[in-house]
Amino acid sequence: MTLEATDLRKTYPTGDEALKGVSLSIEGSETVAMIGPSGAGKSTFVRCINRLTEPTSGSLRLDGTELTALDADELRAARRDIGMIFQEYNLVERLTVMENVLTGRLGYVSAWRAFRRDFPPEDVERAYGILDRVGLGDMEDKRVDELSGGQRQRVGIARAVIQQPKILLVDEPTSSLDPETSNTVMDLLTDIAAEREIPVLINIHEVDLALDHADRVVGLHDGELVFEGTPAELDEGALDRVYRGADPPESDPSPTATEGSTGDRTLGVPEEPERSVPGGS
Ligand SMILES: Nc1ncnc2c1ncn2[C@@H]1O[C@H](COP(=O)(O)OP(=O)(O)OP(=O)(O)O)[C@@H](O)[C@H]1O
Repeated sequence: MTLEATDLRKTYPTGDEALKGVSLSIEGSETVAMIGPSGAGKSTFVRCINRLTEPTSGSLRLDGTELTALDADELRAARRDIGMIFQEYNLVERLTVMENVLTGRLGYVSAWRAFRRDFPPEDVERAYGILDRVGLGDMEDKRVDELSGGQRQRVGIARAVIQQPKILLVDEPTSSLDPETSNTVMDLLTDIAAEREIPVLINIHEVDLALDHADRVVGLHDGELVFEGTPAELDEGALDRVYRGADPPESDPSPTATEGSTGDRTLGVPEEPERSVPGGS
């Protein structure tokens, strides 16, 4: 499986240039963490892939299929191949864990069956297996509004996995979770990518989590890809490019020249504050 973005651009009707020609390829069963300050374009990039946001120009190919050229029916079919996991889980609160997971199969059943939430027995079997895999084996009948944040995110992961996607897109999966639960959720995502041999692209604010869990890190700044490499290659200079959009001054040894460059910023604490992800294009 390969996802290939070429010169992807998105300008919102407001004039905001969220993506300024991003080219990026993701393949195999690698976990790619996308980092960058608030407003860098991370969510826009992920949302363009399943066309929740329409790209302005450029190409997005999933296993050779040009996603930007699909009509509505083709897009519905292609979206089965793209599993999406959201920051705020996007679950139906009053439904049970099992019912939420089965909504991941809606793209595969007829409209009538979908309306009646009448899923084939093999889908239910599959759901039990996946719930076991994500550690919610005995929770299928619980209502989602009775679950903790970590448990909800596991339901979100199960719902994406039951789609049998070719790629997993994950938007800020840990922002509402404590550090320990965040680590567990990241482990689960990378394990699932390996087991299913699919790549996973994770937008993530916490640089430490990206360093600990990703095979590859890509950094966006102001709509441009300014870093691509292994976690080991993400040094102070690279972090400066990602979070400040500038290389640190190298030649001038005077103390003032480096002031405000890297400062005493610690990994995992981007300088921009969190803000909520806008709802649409
Ligand atoms: N629906 C929208 N309408 C207009 N502008 C938008 C919209 N969504 C995002 N933007 C703008 O596009 C740019 C990129 O936003 P995006 O949400 O993709 O960044 P991000 O890196 O995901 O940020 P965050 O980490 O805070 O979620 C920002 O300037 C933002 O204000």
